[in-house]
Formats: sequence, C-alpha cells, structure tokens
Amino acid sequence: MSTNAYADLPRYIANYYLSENLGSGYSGSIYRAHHLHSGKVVALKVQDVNHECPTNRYERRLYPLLQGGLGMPTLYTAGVEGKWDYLAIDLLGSSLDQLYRRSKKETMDLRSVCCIAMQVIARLEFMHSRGVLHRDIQLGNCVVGLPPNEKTIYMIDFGFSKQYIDPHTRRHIPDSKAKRDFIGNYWFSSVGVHCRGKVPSRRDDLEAVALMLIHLLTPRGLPWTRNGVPKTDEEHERLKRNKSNCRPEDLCRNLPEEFEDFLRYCKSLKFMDRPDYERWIDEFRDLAVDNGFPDSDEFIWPPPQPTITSVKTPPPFSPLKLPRTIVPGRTVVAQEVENILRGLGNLALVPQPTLQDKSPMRAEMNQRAVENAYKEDSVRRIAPKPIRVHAVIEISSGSEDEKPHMLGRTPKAYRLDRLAAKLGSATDNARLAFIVLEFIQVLKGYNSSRTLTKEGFAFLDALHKQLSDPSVFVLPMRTSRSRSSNSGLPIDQKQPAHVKLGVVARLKRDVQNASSSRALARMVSDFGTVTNKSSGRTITKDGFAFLEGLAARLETLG
Ligand SMILES: Nc1ncnc2c1ncn2[C@@H]1O[C@H](COP(=O)(O)OP(=O)(O)OP(=O)(O)O)[C@@H](O)[C@H]1O
Repeated sequence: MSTNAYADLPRYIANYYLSENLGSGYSGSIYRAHHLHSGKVVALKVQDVNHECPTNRYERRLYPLLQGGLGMPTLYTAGVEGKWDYLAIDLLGSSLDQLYRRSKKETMDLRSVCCIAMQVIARLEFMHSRGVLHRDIQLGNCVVGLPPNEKTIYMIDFGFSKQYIDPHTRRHIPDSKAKRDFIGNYWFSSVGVHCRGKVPSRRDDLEAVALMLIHLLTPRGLPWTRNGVPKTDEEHERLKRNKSNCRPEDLCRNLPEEFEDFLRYCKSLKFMDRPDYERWIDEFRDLAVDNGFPDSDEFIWPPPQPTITSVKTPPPFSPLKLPRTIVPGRTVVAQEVENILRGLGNLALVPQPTLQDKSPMRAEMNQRAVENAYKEDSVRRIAPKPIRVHAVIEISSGSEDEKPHMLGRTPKAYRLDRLAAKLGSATDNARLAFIVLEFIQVLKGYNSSRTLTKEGFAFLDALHKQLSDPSVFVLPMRTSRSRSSNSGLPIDQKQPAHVKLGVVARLKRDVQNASSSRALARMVSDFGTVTNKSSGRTITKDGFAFLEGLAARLETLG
C-alpha cells in the first residue's frame, strides 16, 4: 500500500493524537502518537482494515501472548476505528538496519554482533516459550529501546508470526510436504523455508539469526543480498539457487568459528527440536570475553573503541597454525604477533617435572623463587619466565598489583588464566591443592556466573595434565572451541541434566578414595567432559563438593 493510502488518515485515532510518521512497511504505517488524557507517547501502527494482508489483525492476537518479556514491546491498546486497524505499542528507537547503514562501516564490530546474538537469541527463547514463532527475523525488525532502555534490543513486527503450539491440542504444529507460499524475507529466511518451501519452526527463526549475524560481519553482506531485492521471478529463483548453494564454510570464511558452528547447528535441528538457546548465548558471551570485551550482553551504540591490551596463549598442545579467526577491529599485525607468541608458548623449553616422580622435581629448580622474581618485574614483559603450557603472555605494562580489568579482560577470566598459569609451575600436590581451592574461590566469587567458561576449562586441562603426566600430550577438554575432542563426540551432542548430576555425584563420592594422581587426573577429565556436554556448563553444588574433595585428597596424598 502506498503512503497515499494514508492521505485520509485522521489526526486522532482512539484518543491518540498522531504526529510524526516513523516508518512504513508493506502493510502499515507507524506514527508517533500522544494519548489525549494521559499524555503518554506511543507508537501507533495503523493499517487499512481492507488491506490484502491484514497483519495488524494477526498482531493484535499475538501481542498479548508476548507481554512481560524483556525486549517485547508493551501493547497499550488495539482495535478498529472507522477504516483503521490500530495498535498502540511502546515507542522505540532505531532498528539495527538503520544503525548499521548510518555507521557507513563495511561490517559491524564483533562486540556489537555478539551482543545482538545474545539478545536476539534470548528474545526468541522467550517468544518460543510462549508458543510463538517470529517468522520474519531481519535487521529492520530488531530495534533498540529509547533511554533508559537503549541497550536493550526489542523485537517488532509480529505480522507474520504464528503459534507453533496449537492452543487447543497443546501440541506442536505438524510438518507438511504440501506446497506453500513463502512467508519471511529474502535475505535472512532459512534455506529450508525460503528455497525448499518447508513449514517454519523454531529452528528457522534461529537460522535467520545466524544469517543476520554473518551478514553483519561480512564486507558487502551475504552473497545473495548484493544485487538488491529481486524484481522478477527469474531473479528471485536465481537468488534462491545462490542461497541454497552457499555452504556454511564459504559464508563464514574468516569469521570466528562460532558463527559457522551456530549456522550448522541450526541447520542440524529437526522440525520439532527445541534449540539450545542457553548454549548459544553462552558461546557468544564467551567469544566476546575471549576477545577482551566485557562479560555483558548490553548493546552499546555507537560501539566503544576496542581496548585490547592482552594476548593470551591458545589452549595447550595445539600445533602451530594460523588462526581462522580474523576479528574485525584487530589489526593483522596483532594477529601475527599473537601467532609468534603462540608458537613460543608451545615450545617446552624447560624440563617438565612429573608429579608421580617427585625427586627430579625438587632437584630441578626452585620454581617459586623464579616465580617470585618474575612477580617483581613490573615493566613490559613478553613471556620472560620459563614457558609452560597455559602461560599468560601479556603485552602490557601492567604490574602484578594492577587491577585485572585494566588489562582488558574480565576479572574472572583474568584470574582463571593466572591460576592456570600457576598450575604449570606447581611443584607438589600441596601446592596444587592450594591452587584448586583458589579456583573454587574465584568461581564462587562471581555469583552472576558459575558457568565454566573457556578459561575454566583451560584450568581443568592444565590440572589434568599436571596430575597425569606433564610430559604427555593431552587434548583439551572443551570440545566446542577446539574442533577435536577427547571423546570424539560431535560438538552438538549434549547430555541431559541427570547424566551430569549422576556423574558429578559419583565423582564427589569417589574422590575421597582416589589412590593416585593418575586416578585424580581421570576424575578431573570426567568432570570437565561431563560439564562441557551439559547445557549451561554450570558447576553444581556437587561439582564444588567434588573440587573441594579433590583439594583435600591432594593434601592427603602429599
Ligand atoms: N514501536 C516502534 N517505535 C518506533 N519505530 C517503530 C516502531 N515499530 C516500527 N517502527 C518503525 O517503523 C518501521 C516499520 O515497522 P513494521 O516493521 O512494524 O511495519 P510493517 O508494516 O509490518 O513492515 P514490513 O513491511 O517490514 O512488514 C520499522 O522499520 C521502524 O523503523
């Protein structure tokens, strides 16, 4: 419908005075409007009741189901007055599309994209929990709030939304092979829905998010968006062919691997599967933290200048290889320096003590003296101490007393990194016990997150290695980051919560009777593996009891 269709729009609808036009879509127009009595300012979405695509009528039915969720606009009133179907909703700010265009940047920065990922996945988790699919995920339908909610992303435009849980039977809608009209948008609708005519379900909303994120990080955007909106059927068919032929590895070349993993994950879901929203929110949070950004999903626009001041060694024992990840905003020089330091970090330049055989260790060196001497060195350091796996190599002028956040990492990540580094120089079990207790303290100290982050897994890797045999190659446990895994299980293979609870309860019991460092090493490995495969990767009460038991047992074994 053209904007002329609104030429006869009255100044007042349902006690609202209509002022500025905020935007128009295919089926309706949005106005800033003031309530005549309360003065409340809202966004009034109006549509001709006879419109061929009466989306306001659908939205009126769905909005009530979505009230109360973070990032869901409040519906104040809705109805029909004269020939106008209207909805009064929260007045919001710019859409992500508008912000992105106005920035005139080729790509969006990684931190903003991670925040969008965390927030939009959380919005979909909420919508899906209310039995509603969005079915039109796109940048124009994700908008930021107005102050004080400008860091929150809101979902709008539920004109194509649909209940996937039948309100009468309470069952999931059925799949169907029947030919159906396409509902969604050209750019981000999933390949299944757009190119193969499949019935949309939760997985397709998530796949659209994955495509949107990849689009934001790709110079000139997704390949099929580059020729603009198709004007003929032929052009549309070509676009669909292009879209369905693009492989995830091609779309995500040069992006952090989480994006390809996420896209593959969405594509692997079955029609009725519930996506593991929490896992992917965690993954994108970890990705941001790993790149030196705060542990937060707040969308801050314009993005603050990146202040990456520390470079961390990779998980241990990985062969020297160029990282796939090229993070927008980080220079190639920094990447190269990081690679060189990674290589240095992987060189075993000093003999490794073994915990089973204590004599060579005592004779080897007074490791702590070296460590203390290192602590006093408060000027620029680039890996001066005997290099060990998991050593944190800082390119920073930070002294030991410097506040962790000054180094551009979250305090939790920073402290876990340092503890992992300390493990490498522990010379006896009593020292290991002490470090394990410190690990517990750090995890418990950050109430907001008892999730085992990448740094937490790196700590368990280092502990496992120290307990089994520091001279032996051990694969890291955290399977979602490294593509290899101890178990050989695919990364998506999660275990139900009861499996984790059962294993951890057994570990808590058995740790008291463990008779050797090797037995403890196996338990650490089991603990890491089961936590990695559980959704949420949180440490339970039993998990902490196991770690405390482990520290006690190390003390006893001496
Ligand atoms: N609550 C709101 N507050 C401020 N601006 C809004 C609001 N809702 C929508 N807009 C603006 O109006 C535009 C159109 O809104 P919306 O997508 O809901 O309309 P539509 O007719 O359903 O569009 P489409 O053709 O995309 O389906 C949005 O891109 C946005 O810029």
